[in-house]
Amino acid sequence: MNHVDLQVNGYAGVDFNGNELSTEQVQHACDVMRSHDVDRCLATVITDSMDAMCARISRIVDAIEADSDIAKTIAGIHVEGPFLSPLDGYAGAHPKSEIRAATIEDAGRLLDAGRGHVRLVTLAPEQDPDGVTTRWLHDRGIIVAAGHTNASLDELDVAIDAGLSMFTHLGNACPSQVPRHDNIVQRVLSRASRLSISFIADGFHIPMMALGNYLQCVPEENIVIVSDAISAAGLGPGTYALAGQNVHVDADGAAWAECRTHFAGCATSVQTMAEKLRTELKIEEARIRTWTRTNPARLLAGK
Ligand SMILES: CC(=O)N[C@@H]1[C@@H](O)[C@H](O)[C@@H](COP(=O)(O)O)O[C@@H]1O
Repeated sequence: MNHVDLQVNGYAGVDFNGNELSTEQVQHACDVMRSHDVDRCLATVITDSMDAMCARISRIVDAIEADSDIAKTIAGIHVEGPFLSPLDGYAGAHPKSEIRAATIEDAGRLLDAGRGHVRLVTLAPEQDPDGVTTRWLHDRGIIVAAGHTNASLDELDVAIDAGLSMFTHLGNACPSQVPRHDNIVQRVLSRASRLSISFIADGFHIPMMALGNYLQCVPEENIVIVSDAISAAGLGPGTYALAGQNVHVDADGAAWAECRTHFAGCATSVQTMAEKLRTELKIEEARIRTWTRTNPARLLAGK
């Protein structure tokens, strides 16, 4: 088995959040992804209006149901938003105007659009303070991850009790300046025995030195490497589309939002991330395999 990537917004010139997504485009993205050693992924839909998100989820499901090779590669859909923190820094690349509090009704609309293919939902626990939507999703077999959040420890614990089992790209989607001791990174690391935690290991989202520290704080079976790839993945520097936004990929490979205050996804494959972990952090191959293959595959298997 090759890599399993739980967060892919697009690949090889194809934006999974595009409004004109065709089955042929999804097929092309999957072909290139497989040539980069990614066997399975979750296609990721980010925050927009509920109508736009539902339409995008449906288009991806149309492609999955139309083509067996796509169905083998796209194991389902990761819905990242719209129940995220609207605060500066925490919202990251998600449009604040469309961010909203979690409700079972909206969660149900997203799941209905996914026709059984939604596997993972990332939300901010403070947007679901009693954990009602988290529990409702968990009871339907959906993996619920926290992300784009400044949840307090109490809010994290309520969410964990309601079924929260993951945290999405720790170290990102928080302001660059935070209180030195009580911040979301520290709070989540304090719960690392109870949450699978994903990291974007491109060296831009988190400097490799800091990533090395984080990795030492998380149990081996709870570390997951994700690409958060966008349409730029597998291509060079330039301007690329992400859900109607322009993303600028610099010569060094970093993918910036137009305002350049935050990243907007990633142009680096999991394959390259594995290589960086091996060469820059001197991590043994077997451990990298656990983080890029065994752990994400186990989560998809519902274990
Ligand atoms: C697909 C996409 O847009 N992903 C970005 C991610 O790349 C970025 O890290 C984060 C916040 O930005 P920050 O890391 O600069 O805080 O927002 C979004 O999740």
